[in-house]
Amino acid sequence: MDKAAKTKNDNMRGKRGATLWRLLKLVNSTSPWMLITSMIAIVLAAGSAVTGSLFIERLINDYIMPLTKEAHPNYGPLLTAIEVMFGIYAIGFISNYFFTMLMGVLAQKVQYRVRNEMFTHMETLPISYFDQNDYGDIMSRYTNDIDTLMQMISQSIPQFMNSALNLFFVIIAMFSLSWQLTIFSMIIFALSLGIVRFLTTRSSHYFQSQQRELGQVNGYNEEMLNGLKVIKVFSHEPDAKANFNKYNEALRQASGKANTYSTILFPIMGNLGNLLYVIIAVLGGAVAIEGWAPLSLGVIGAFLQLSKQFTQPIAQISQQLNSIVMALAGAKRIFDLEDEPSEVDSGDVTISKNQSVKGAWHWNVPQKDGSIKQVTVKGHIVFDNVNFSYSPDKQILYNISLDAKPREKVALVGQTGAGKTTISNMLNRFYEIDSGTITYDGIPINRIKKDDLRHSLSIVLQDTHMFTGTVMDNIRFGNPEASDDDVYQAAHLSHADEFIHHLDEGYQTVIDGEGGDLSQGQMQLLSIARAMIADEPVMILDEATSSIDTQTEKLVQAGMDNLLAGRTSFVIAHRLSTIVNSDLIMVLDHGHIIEKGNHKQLLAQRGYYYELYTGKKEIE
Ligand SMILES: Nc1ncnc2c1ncn2[C@@H]1O[C@H](COP(=O)(O)OP(=O)(O)OP(=O)(O)O)[C@@H](O)[C@H]1O
Repeated sequence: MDKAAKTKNDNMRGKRGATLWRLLKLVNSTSPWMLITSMIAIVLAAGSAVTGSLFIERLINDYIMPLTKEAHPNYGPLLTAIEVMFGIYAIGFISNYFFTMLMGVLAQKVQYRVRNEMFTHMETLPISYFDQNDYGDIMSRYTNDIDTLMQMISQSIPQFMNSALNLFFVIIAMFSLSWQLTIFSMIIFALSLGIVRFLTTRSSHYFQSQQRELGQVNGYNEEMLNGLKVIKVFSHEPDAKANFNKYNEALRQASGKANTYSTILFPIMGNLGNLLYVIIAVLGGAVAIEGWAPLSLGVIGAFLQLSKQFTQPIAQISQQLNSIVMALAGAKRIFDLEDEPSEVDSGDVTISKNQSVKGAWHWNVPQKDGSIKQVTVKGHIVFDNVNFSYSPDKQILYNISLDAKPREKVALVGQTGAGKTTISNMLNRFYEIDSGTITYDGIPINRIKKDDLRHSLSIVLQDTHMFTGTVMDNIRFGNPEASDDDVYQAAHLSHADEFIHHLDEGYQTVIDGEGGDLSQGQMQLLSIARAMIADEPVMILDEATSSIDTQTEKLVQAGMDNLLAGRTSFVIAHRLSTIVNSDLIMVLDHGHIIEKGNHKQLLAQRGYYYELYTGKKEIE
């Protein structure tokens, strides 16, 4: 192995060690008593298995052998000894049951905790994290990674510890019986392990080439099937067949070799323990008979039992180690998510609302002398020379300046990808601007606590997401404090109540996360009602592009007009018909504001907006 590869391997091992350590701390802090009790049970289980085997020596030498020499054997002491042995194995059985059960419960507790922690932390992550990591990958941390973690805690780790302790105790016990036989057994075992390793390497080499050749055959087959017509047209069948035979022959040879090794390997692996057993029995017997070493029948009996216990844990340890390594990779992905830095928020200005008065919002601005000044929220938003890029290599917004006065309707117009949604992302601080300033009632928005800032902005998105629950719940989502009457009023103003009354159970109709049987237009009406009930001073409206019937469209439009009345609003327009009455229309092109003014002024300019409006240019 070269130096770089070795360093990489060492690093990986170091990281795995750190992950394992962190995981153990997590398990321990979840329930220390369960962990400690399980550890004690694991030691007891391993200890009693070995003690049971060691007891065979005394059973034979002290209880059975003397009986063979007596004319009238007294079986009493033997029965007592058997009871003791039974007791030892019973302790082993109970301990085994305990640690398996306790670790299973503990793993479930850890799983519950990790899921909660991950979700809670995920909620604090900036939107940019979700741009860089795809949903499938994040989801698999909640499913696959947590499952393997659970399996590792409930099975792999306790079994690994049990096997390792077993091995340790067995070796000590074997040495205590006969060091000569122990060393001999180890040599035989090491030799057979060497053979197995050799065969495994060879066989995995041939299995890999079998897979490779199989891939070639399948790939060739697929290519030929796709190009069947061309092959026939050019009469290339004989060539195709000859090539196929070549690949097929290579596959046959590789499979043959892989098969040869595997047929040798599996019986050897399966019978390694038996082999050692037979060799020890023959050799032990020979030593005892010839008197080369003081070996009693009891020692040979116990030793034989231990030799079986010796090979088993070794196979298990390597198996458990494999699953632990795999699960640690999953645990690392979970910890990586938990270690992602949360969105920073240094804002000190908060917002509050007088619930009993509609639209009565105010800022709480801390003053230098420590007092809090309350300022009424007006909804005056100013962008001054704002520049922004999602990634450093591609600027999206250039010198954006705009002044949205309280209660004005500002429309953002431009072709797809011009940067309209990005402007709204700046306002609610999903992303931080590169330079320039954005103020809200004269307060720089980075002084406002993010939650409060977002609380003061109502967003009606193109994507009208509903949550599983009743229609009532879905509207109330905009303001959990709202009374039923508030919900009815919001539904009435947004014109949603007409269709709600026609639903089987009215406001109590349950809809699922996808919106159930509701049409696109109905979902839009519900999301307008939701925004209405939130009663926030500033609205951002990402206008729907989906086609809805003209009747519903009129309702949606009327609902929107009611919603926007009396609030500052930003409308991301996809159809110009809906924004001609705006106070200010900003025309964007590739992140630049190229024109601004009201509808009349822009038409008079006869520029880009004029071309869009008159249909000389397409909006999308
Ligand atoms: N999360 C993101 N990460 C990187 N680039 C993005 C991201 N979101 C948008 N962009 C890019 O920023 C540019 C502006 O996108 P934006 O969504 O603001 O346009 P838009 O005018 O709202 O378009 P549309 O009318 O299609 O909604 C596009 O080039 C887009 O590819």
